[in-house]
Amino acid sequence: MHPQTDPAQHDGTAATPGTPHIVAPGEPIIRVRDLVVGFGERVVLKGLSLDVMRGEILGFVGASGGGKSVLTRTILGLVPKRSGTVEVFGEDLDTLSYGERRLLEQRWGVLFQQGALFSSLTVRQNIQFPMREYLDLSPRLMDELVVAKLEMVGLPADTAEKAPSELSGGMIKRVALARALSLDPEILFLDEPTSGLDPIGAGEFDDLIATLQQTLGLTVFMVTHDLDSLHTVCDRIAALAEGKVIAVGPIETMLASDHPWVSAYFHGKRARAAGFVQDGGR
Ligand SMILES: Nc1ncnc2c1ncn2[C@@H]1O[C@H](COP(=O)(O)OP(=O)(O)OP(=O)(O)O)[C@@H](O)[C@H]1O
Repeated sequence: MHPQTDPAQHDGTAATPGTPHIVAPGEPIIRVRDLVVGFGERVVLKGLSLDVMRGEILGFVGASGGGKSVLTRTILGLVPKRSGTVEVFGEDLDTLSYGERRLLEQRWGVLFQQGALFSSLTVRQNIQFPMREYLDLSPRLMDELVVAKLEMVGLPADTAEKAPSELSGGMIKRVALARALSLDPEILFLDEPTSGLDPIGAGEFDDLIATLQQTLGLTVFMVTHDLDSLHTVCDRIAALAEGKVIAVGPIETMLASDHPWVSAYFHGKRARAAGFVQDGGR
């Protein structure tokens, strides 16, 4: 049984070291409160709060340079915060020991915006990288897992022997996704996964994410500028402006929002071109 679904452990008690902490049903799997993050004089996140619920695909939008990647990196513990709290799986990363932290890291997968693969490694070595980092598996099992991960992302098994330089942009994204799935994560963090793909490739990638989310029961936190992705795969959307989440909810909430940035984004020219809203509507 998947650890998250074990009802016997939904007792609210703290997890013992080495035991995955279980988030009770209905509680957020990621919980951010009053988060302040800055660099020198520049404060990027100014008291941001956000919940991501288990099993949802949450799309995170906001102006370029607004702090979407900074939030992702702060949740992952890669950027220090000035104040506020971040809990993932009910655990505050700041309070964990090194060992507990490494156990937690195995429960999420990340596809960074510059989600580049290691160019000097083959596809196989890229996908096995997290396995080597965190697990102690036999080479044969790791090879079998590579084939399974490639199949999950719609790539043939012989892709494993290729170098990243031999792949198209869409294939690179898929291999990066396979690497993010390497440890069977519960949460996927995707930072602009469809950027750089043509509309058909982006649509196929969206479909893939939706399928994986459904079949694997993943929770997906996805930073995106892609209106089609927001429309087709996201259960909820959170919008960032002035360092805070200023609107959160399904697409209807965004379309009804009076916030100037949200309104401009979801009713602007690109939104109309994407068939999101009718010309003349609002
Ligand atoms: N390590 C850092 N040191 C200093 N400033 C940083 C650092 N990381 C991010 N920033 C700044 O924080 C701000 C937010 O950056 P971030 O990359 O989160 O924006 P974003 O919303 O993801 O933008 P985009 O949509 O263009 O990717 C930017 O002004 C950026 O220059």
